[in-house]
Amino acid sequence: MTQFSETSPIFKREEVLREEHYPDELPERKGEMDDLHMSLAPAARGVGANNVFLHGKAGQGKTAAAQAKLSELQQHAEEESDHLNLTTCYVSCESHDLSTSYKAASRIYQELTGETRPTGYATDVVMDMMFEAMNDIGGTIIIVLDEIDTLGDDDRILYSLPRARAQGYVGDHVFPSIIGISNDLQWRDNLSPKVKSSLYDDSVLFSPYDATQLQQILRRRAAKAFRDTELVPVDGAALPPDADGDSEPAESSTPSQTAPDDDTAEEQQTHDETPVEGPTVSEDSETEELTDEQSDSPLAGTPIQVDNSGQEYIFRSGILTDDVIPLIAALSAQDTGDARQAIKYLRKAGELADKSDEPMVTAEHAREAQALVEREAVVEAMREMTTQAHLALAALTALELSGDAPVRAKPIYGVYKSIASEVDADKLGQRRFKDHLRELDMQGIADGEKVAAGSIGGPAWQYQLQVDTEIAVEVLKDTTRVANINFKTIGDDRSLP
Ligand SMILES: Nc1ncnc2c1ncn2[C@@H]1O[C@H](COP(=O)(O)OP(=O)(O)OP(=O)(O)O)[C@@H](O)[C@H]1O
Repeated sequence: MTQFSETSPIFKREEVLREEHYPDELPERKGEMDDLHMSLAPAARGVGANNVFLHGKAGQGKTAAAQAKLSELQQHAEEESDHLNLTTCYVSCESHDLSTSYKAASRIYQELTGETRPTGYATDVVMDMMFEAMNDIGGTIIIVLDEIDTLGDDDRILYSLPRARAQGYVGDHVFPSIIGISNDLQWRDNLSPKVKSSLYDDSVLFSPYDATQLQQILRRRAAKAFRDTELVPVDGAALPPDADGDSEPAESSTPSQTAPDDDTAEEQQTHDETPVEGPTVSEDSETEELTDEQSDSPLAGTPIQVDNSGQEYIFRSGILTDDVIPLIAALSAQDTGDARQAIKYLRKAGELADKSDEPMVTAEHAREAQALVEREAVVEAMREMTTQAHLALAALTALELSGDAPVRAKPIYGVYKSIASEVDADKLGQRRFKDHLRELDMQGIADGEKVAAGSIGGPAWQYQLQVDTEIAVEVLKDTTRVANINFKTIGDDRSLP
């Protein structure tokens, strides 16, 4: 008998909390979706879509909006139009090391033809192969280039693709266009004028979600993901007096303290798959039926929307305590308003409750989840740092281990130089080294504090690690350059001024 189980008392469909789950409806992005619609609408009229640039910070639904609008256009092409011949192709410029026009063009070729990615050719040849593939396919071809800024200065593909018809790279029967997606506004501003003018017919800004929007997003997800959790149509239910748009959850919700048994679990899974008459209550157009017992349950919270139909729903859960979603939404809104991050907190909170065999997901789990996710992000950031940043981190870590932190930049620099000598790395000047310390501070790995300087005048900075020393050592031991350093000895050996 193993510890594994096919079901969880907490989750009904945890996959909807995973990053790869993209919803069909994004009511919080109605304005942006309408703008995107305007850019793609010419395709339905047979003249090709406009090129469009979607920008905004991470996790704002840019990719989700592009995917949802393109699948709507695809549906129009298949079911309603007798002339729209549509091909769409999604390429993330960040993945697969696609940081050059060459690689992006070869990936587009691969996506369009189903052949293997061409390698070993000149860039011109691969571009020609890509355009030839477009000529073979014909019709409207919309290419989504996500994380487009990772192409950096290599703007060749961005210049050629939008001008393919004008330049005769493709025939008159082909209408190629690009949806470019980026988190980096500065990159767009730095593009050469010729690329800017050819690439961006239209642009759509996705501003950060606020706490209310994040609550709505989380409730739609939670209703799919967790057991004994649902969205109940406002019209079909008796609302408590406090369900009036106030964002405070109602006290009246008395979730059941017991997790569903296996029979209930099975029943819920079957009922998930059974479409019924009535309004859609899920974000991805599946339908759910409310049992009498569920409909009688007390309801709490602000009415929310699941699509743009205007129908409102009330969230009810016997698994999440009332404060979980408002707390996660507030935490994420205070940070960057990132929906991906908020959904991740919710998933982790559920996993923590599951792991400790607790019947409810509570605010405590949510806070613990946030700490865990943040820690993972910092570890990830530490792993991806440059060698010089690793050396700066190693120096500060050694001083933490010897009990000397918080410590001024100068002694850290001294330890850095001895580590750099030991691993035979270039030694930066003090000024550039300090840039790395500031970088560690900005990434939340170190904590820099301004302190009054001695007799020489002017304020000075002192630093200490903000992450656990053991975690820093663990990450540094995994980096080839400093893997064999004995931090303890380095910290002990040097004498501080
Ligand atoms: N309005 C929304 N409703 C439901 N889910 C959303 C919404 N906005 C974003 N999400 C979800 O949040 C996650 C991140 O969204 P998405 O990838 O579209 O963001 P992005 O702006 O493209 O971010 P990045 O630039 O970092 O790729 C996805 O899982 C997506 O399904």
